[in-house]
Amino acid sequence: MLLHINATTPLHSKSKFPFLFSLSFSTTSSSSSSRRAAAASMSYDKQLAAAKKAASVAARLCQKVQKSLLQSDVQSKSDKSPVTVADYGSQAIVSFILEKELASIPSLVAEEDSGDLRKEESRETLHRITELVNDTIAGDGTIDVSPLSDEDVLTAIDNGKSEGGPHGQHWVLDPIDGTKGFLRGDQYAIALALLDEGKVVLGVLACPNLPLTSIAGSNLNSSEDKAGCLFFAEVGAGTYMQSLDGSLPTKVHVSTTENPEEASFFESFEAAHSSHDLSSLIATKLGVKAPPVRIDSQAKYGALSRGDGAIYLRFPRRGYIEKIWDHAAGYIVVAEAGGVVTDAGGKPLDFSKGRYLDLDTGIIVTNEKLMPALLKAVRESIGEKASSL
Ligand SMILES: Nc1ncnc2c1ncn2[C@@H]1O[C@H](COP(=O)(O)OS(=O)(=O)O)[C@@H](OP(=O)(O)O)[C@H]1O
Ligand SMILES: [Mg+2]
Ligand SMILES: [Mg+2]
Ligand SMILES: [Mg+2]
Repeated sequence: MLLHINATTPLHSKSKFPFLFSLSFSTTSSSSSSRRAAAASMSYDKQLAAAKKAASVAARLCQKVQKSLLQSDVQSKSDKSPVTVADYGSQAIVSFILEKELASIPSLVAEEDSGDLRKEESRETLHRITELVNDTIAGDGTIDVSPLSDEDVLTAIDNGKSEGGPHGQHWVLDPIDGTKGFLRGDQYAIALALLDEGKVVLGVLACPNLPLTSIAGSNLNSSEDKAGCLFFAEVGAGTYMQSLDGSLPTKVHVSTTENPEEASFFESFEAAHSSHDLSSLIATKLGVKAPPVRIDSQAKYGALSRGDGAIYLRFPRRGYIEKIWDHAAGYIVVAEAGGVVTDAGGKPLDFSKGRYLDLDTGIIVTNEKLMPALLKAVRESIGEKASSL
């Protein structure tokens, strides 16, 4: 077993050894239960610092693109979903910064790949991405590297091909979650998490268009507060939020309300991503009075972690399979803030199965006190919908 001792204890560090050191160790033991026990007691401070830097720099690239989006910046993937130069640029930057900060090529499970960019007709698009990546890195001023070539950018993007799984450490990245929101000028997130032995052990959510103050009852898209938020969480250490331009972090907590009449709920902006009818039925059954708050991306998990709303409901159409990068960072941000994330049957999410989540019908999120009533309303509503078909 190797023992590393870091003589720093950052603000968010677990206070197991508050007097001086944060301890981390890596082990070559072959037993998976001893590896899991080691993972549970490890500190991930170094990885968290690298993840915060990677997501913040990627957010700057996305902000730049969102301000001056060109028609040619948007393409369609084979599943017809949109992808932009910012999705690719963000993935390249995160992959590159993790490699640089942690001095090893990351095992990365990420949404995008370079297949389309390697085609002859994408040559101009690839140049534009490389230029964006180099400009953003140079603008940061803290990353010491000579300009990347087109091939370096393709390689960085393709680091994201890892299959994840139950063993070892894997980064999980959605370089832009909510690309449709990004294209509308609305909410989106850069979502980065770390899996260790199949469990999410840290997560970072950069939400460039989310105000620092609560969005409860406000007109989200006309807010004057444009700093953007960075949420981060490490297992056992709570969830913090700071502004994307680097203010001091503050600890956040989910809403503690037990009264559904006081609880507002989040759902996808895009009706094609989640059944608004089913969530409306559930909310009515539960006694929720407020109308749904519809925002794109894992910004929903971030807003919920600081109590802007108390419930998140997500019911994709039948047959849709959820990807781990759409939930891993959001999951730990909410869980460390005291929330509970389960599938529609009440089972915890299992991130150890590879690139996909294997779950029952949908994903629901709330605090511990409201969860039993929410699960009952979900069960009854799904039953009613099924019997009316
Ligand atoms: N049909 C369908 N059903 C369910 N989910 C889907 C579907 N299609 C896409 N997606 C995924 O939804 C991601 C966007 O997150 P949200 O659904 O929370 O945001 S949104 O309000 O709908 O934009 C979005 O993430 P990005 O592709 O990263 O934007 C998709 O992974
Ligand atoms: Mg996508
Ligand atoms: Mg996504
Ligand atoms: Mg995405």
